[in-house]
Amino acid sequence: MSVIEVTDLRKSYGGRPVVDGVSFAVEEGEIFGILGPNGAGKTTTVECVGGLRVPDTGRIRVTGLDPVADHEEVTRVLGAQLQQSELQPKLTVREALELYASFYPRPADWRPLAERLGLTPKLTTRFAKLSGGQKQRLSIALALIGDPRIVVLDELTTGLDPRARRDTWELVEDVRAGGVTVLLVTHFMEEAQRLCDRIAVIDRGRIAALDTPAGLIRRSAGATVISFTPSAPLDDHDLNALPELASVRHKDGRLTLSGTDETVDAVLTLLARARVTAHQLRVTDATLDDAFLDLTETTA
Ligand SMILES: Nc1ncnc2c1ncn2[C@@H]1O[C@H](COP(=O)(O)OP(=O)(O)OP(=O)(O)O)[C@@H](O)[C@H]1O
Repeated sequence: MSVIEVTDLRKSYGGRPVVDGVSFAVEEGEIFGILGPNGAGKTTTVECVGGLRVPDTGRIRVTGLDPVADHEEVTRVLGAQLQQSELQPKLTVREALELYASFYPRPADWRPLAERLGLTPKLTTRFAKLSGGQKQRLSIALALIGDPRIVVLDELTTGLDPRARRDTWELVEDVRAGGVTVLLVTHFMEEAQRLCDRIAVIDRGRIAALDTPAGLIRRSAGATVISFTPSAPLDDHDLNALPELASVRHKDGRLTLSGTDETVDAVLTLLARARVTAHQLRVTDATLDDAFLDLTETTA
């Protein structure tokens, strides 16, 4: 069953479309990722889902409800941990939890929630004194305090150290194991690959691909990536004519091509024929990073 349905969502600022015909559906119980470069329109999309922004056109349903017309009901089923959610610096963790619980007619008991999020020892600590990881955990607790069916987490591990990031990932998996559907906005590939059942890759306001992490890797490019620094420039026409080629990238004199083993063989032949030496030649399997770059570069 779909708990979120977005159909042909569009939103412009000053005549510039930032969300340009986005459609997707999120199934109950899944962790659904929205992945994309800075400014791609991710936050605008999820804020429209949460009813915090009003779409220009398009249809959104959250458990069958319209986030704008039925805003109050939507806030009861959808909890949001949004970007840059700063609290009053002097508020203690306990006060923040009690305050947010008071916004809901049937809030979750904040004590077990604080316990599950490792916040019990911090209940009397003021917000300003919390570490980045503790602030993130508190913001997740506040998103869950209304006992929602769906939670929106936007860039939740930005600014965290690797350990805090891993702890937060486990927490998100726990939240899902508790039956909550998760809509996760991120630009971290590793995070998306580790957590998400499915990912919508958004680029310049459009969905460039929507699939499982493994599916994105399989379908975006070939499974093989070859990179090297050529001793002399290679002809673009020759490069683009390579068999099974999925993408070509030039950066700081280095060439990165994705394709299949056949592409790699053809690159080696091309180098020999052009009498060009390949410095620091590397052949690797594609990752979600490569898939992401391919997908976000080829969208018009
Ligand atoms: N209220 C607004 N007024 C004008 N432009 C806006 C407004 N909100 C967002 N934008 C612009 O819309 C574009 C998309 O922004 P959005 O925050 O949705 O992107 P994002 O994919 O979440 O990016 P990031 O990863 O940087 O947070 C950006 O270019 C941004 O500057």
